[in-house]
Amino acid sequence: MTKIVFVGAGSMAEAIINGLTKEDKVSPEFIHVTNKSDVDQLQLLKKAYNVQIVCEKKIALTEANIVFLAMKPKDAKEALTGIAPFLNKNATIISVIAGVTIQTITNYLGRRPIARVMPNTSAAVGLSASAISWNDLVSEEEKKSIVSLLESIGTVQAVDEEDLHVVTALSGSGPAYFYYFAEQFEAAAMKHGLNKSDARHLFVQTMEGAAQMLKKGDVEPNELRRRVTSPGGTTEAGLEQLIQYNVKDAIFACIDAAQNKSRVLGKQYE
Ligand SMILES: NC(=O)C1=CN([C@@H]2O[C@H](COP(=O)(O)OP(=O)(O)OC[C@H]3O[C@@H](n4cnc5c(N)ncnc54)[C@H](OP(=O)(O)O)[C@@H]3O)[C@@H](O)[C@H]2O)C=CC1
Ligand SMILES: O=C(O)[C@@H]1CCC=N1
Repeated sequence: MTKIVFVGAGSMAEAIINGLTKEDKVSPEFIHVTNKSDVDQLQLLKKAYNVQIVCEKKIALTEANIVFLAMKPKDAKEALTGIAPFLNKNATIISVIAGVTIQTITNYLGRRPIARVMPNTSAAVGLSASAISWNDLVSEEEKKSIVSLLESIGTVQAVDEEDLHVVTALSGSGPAYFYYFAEQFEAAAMKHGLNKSDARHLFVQTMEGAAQMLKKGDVEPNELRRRVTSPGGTTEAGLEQLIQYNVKDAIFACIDAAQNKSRVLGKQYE
C-alpha cells in the first residue's frame, strides 16, 4: 500500500485528505501528517479522518512513497531543509506550494520524481480543478497513479509548469473569488429585504446551475448570457452596471495580480 506523508497540515492538506479518505483511495492508516507546531490541528485531523500523526519524522519519511509538500511558500525553505536528510530515495514529491518551482524543490531535495500540483480547496467535496506538471523522473506509470490519486479530489489536467502561475490565479485562488461574489450578492439581496438563508440558497443554486450549463460545453458563455438578457429587461439593466463599473477590467487585473504574485513568490523563495 502507498504510504503518504503530508508535510504541512493546514487547509489544503485537510481538503486533500478529506477527498482521499472519502474516496477510499488510500486507507487513513497509510496517511501520516506533520506540521511545524500546531499539535491541536494534527489531533483534529486524526479525529476527523483517522490519519496518523508523525511521531518520528525520520521513520515516517524513510518509509514514505509519496510526500506531499503543503506549507506556505515562505516556510518551504525551512521545511524542505528539515525533511531532506530523511527522504527515501525513491519517494515521489507532490508539491502544492504556490509559485515554488520544481527546480527550487530539486535544489533542496535533490534529483528525484517531483510533481507540482495546483489544486483548490473544493477538493474537500471532490470538486477540485487541479492542474499538474512533473519533472522527467516521474515515470508514465507513476504519472497515472498520481493522477488517479488526485482524481479522488476532482479533475486533473496536465499543463506546462510555466502555466501553473496562471492556473494558480484562475483555479487555485478561484474559489475565493466566488466566495467574495457570494458575500456581496447575498448582502445586496438582503439590502432589498431578502432573508440571509433565501439569499444564500438562491445565489448558490444559481451558480451551480450556471456552472452546469457551462459544463455541458455546447453553448458559449456569451450566447448563454444573451439568452438570459431580454432586451429592455432586468438582466440588461444589471449588466449595464457591471460594464459601467468596469468589472471586466477588475477581473483582468485580478488574474494579472494573482499570476504575477505566483511568479514573485517563486523567485522570492527559490
Ligand atoms: N488554501 C488554498 O486554497 C490553496 C493553497 N495552496 C498552497 O498550499 C500550501 C498550503 O496552504 P494552506 O493549506 O492554505 O496553508 P495553511 O497555513 O493552512 O497550512 C500550512 C501548513 O504548513 C505547516 N508548516 C509551516 N512550516 C512548516 C515546517 N517548517 N515544517 C512542516 N510544516 C510546516 C503549518 O504548520 P503550523 O500550523 O504548525 O505552523 C501548516 O500546517 C501553500 O503553499 C499554498 O500556496 C494551493 C492551492 C490552494
Ligand atoms: O492564496 C494563495 O497563495 C494560495 C494559492 C492558491 C490559493 N491559495
